Amino acid sequence: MNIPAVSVSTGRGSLVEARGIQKSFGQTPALRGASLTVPQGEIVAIMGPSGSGKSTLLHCLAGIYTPDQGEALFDGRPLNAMSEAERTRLRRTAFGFVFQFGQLVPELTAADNVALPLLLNRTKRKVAYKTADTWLDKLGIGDKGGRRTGELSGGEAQRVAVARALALAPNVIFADEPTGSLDSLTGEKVMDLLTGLAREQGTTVIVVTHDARVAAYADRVALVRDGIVSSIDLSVPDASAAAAAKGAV
Ligand SMILES: Nc1ncnc2c1ncn2[C@@H]1O[C@H](COP(=O)(O)OP(=O)(O)OP(=O)(O)O)[C@@H](O)[C@H]1O
Repeated sequence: MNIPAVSVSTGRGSLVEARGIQKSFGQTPALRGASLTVPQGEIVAIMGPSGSGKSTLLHCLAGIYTPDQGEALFDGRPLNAMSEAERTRLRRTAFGFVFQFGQLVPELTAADNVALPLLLNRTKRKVAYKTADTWLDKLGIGDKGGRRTGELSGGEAQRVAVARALALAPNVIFADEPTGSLDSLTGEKVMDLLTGLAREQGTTVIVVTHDARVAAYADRVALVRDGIVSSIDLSVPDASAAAAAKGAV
């Protein structure tokens, strides 16, 4: 069926890791030595004040940005020691992405958008579209496969984005404010589906969020302050929001 995600050497230890990452944009330091270890199958929320470096850390972990110092590792292998072709392969097969905006092609249908990464990985057309239909169904929008994503509601479009990320059966999903454009109830439903389905297939999820209700779906919260991971905790900052989010699903 799908191109298999990159085979992972072990279910233990770290799947995704930041080791002392420093990254500046011109004179602006975004990360000043950020470290984080995420085991396979874990769901981690990255929280912290605006401008603290959360998105930069996520982009470094996904191999989209190259650190100035330190390194990002996947399954124990430093991303910056890989060739560009290997990093591209990782991004296409082992990594899924769910961002706030912009990952869908609005002129294409929901089914096209979900099938596209599979087709790029040389999955046969019929199989790719069958897989797309299956995932749209799982996300509760099986009836929207033929609709252009530009014509869908924000919540429906984000479900397509989640279907697209999960359909690849990736090892890791990187999500940056995946519910940032949605009302809170719709956002919770999207997080419920994303984390529920990710747990079913053992997919690691790393999600940047400002929202304690989103973080409530995570196993741990990594707090980023001034470009470093200042703490990693089992509890979300606002326990009542966590309880509310869990009760809402
Ligand atoms: N592409 C870029 N070019 C220049 N500066 C950048 C760029 N990306 C991030 N920065 C700067 O790096 C710092 C960290 O930004 P980053 O987006 O990682 O923070 P964040 O914690 O995700 O913020 P927010 O919660 O507001 O999205 C900020 O000072 C930001 O202005």
